[in-house]
Amino acid sequence: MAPTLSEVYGDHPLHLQHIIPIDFNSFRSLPDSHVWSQTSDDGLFSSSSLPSSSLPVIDLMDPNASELIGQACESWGAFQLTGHDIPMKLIDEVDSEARRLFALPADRKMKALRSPGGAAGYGVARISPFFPKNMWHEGFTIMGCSKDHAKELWPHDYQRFCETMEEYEKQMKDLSHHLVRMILNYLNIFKDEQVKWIGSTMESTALQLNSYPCCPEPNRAMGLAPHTDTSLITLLHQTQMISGLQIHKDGVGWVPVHPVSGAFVVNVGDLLHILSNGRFPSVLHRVTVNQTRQRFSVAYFYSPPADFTVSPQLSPKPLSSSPGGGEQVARYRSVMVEEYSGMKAKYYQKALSLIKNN
Ligand SMILES: C=C1C[C@]23C[C@H]1CC[C@H]2[C@@]12CCC[C@@](C)(C(=O)O1)[C@H]2[C@@H]3C(=O)O
Ligand SMILES: O=C(O)CCC(=O)C(=O)O
Ligand SMILES: [Fe+2]
Repeated sequence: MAPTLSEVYGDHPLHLQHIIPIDFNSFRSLPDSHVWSQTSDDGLFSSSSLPSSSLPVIDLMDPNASELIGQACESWGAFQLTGHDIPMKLIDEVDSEARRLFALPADRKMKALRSPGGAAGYGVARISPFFPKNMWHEGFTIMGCSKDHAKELWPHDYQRFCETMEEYEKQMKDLSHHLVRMILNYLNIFKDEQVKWIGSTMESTALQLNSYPCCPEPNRAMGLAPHTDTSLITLLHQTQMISGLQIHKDGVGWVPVHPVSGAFVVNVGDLLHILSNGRFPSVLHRVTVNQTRQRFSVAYFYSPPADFTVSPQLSPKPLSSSPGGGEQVARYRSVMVEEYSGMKAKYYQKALSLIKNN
């Protein structure tokens, strides 16, 4: 049986200092461990103000949706998706369960702490060991069933949480299938053996609840440090219309992604970047925090099964009309999902360069 992704993370155990968040409520000023810049006005978070630079919003019902999605993946590595049929009621329930979780006292949340070799549970972001400073962020990762952790949080009332998250993951999976089919079609990948994993039930998925508490000095703190997702695609919901997410666009800089009601931010992850032979950028993104409003987000990571080998898709003939496309030489070697995830856990942003062909 193929290993699951959570087992992959077990090969890279972390120290507790890289798992346990601080008790954010107990700080009136920013502790030095969380200071990312020395002055409050040096533009740590300055973002592009060009009016033309905003992430495309695409309606899934648009007859041209496939083409628009492919183009957005190519030029931005991301887009906002509306017109999907995920019920708003379900999204609101997930949001309120996430709030219920993060509102628990710090000692209660600690009962669901991620184990050093585990991937699921409460803790700081997995990427924390790769940065010299800590992030103003706490997360709860769900891989498979969340029952054991939820029972620790709410011994007599965990079912509501588990059922809501399960239903949401089911719906996210269906939507991911739909999007991935459109995207692979755009890349001319439709040979049976290349797409047989879609809907195979062995896909690697994870749900990440993010909380960014109110921060005493938001200009000197970092919500989530710049990173790319390991996934094929990520479907992110920013709840309560609070901004914070920024994505990096070459030649433009950091672009804020203001929440659109009911929309998902869909972004290309490393695995799709590799599969597209670099044609789709794996978009670098980060999160800022604010002083008065705690922000929450919910990210669903979708990847092929752990034992699936991702091979860069070469174009059959040069496409002179598309600048990023048409490459006939593989920029990366083929890599198994499991192997790449392990490399990312160990080497973080260097992982991509390690599989680059010269
Ligand atoms: C399935 C995944 C994807 C993970 C690791 C594992 C569980 C949690 C995910 C995140 C969520 C927060 C950003 C990130 C960068 C992190 O630190 O943890 C993500 C990471 C990745 O995309 O690599
Ligand atoms: O909170 C956000 O807007 C982004 C979260 C994110 O990038 C992640 O969970 O990978
Ligand atoms: Fe992310």
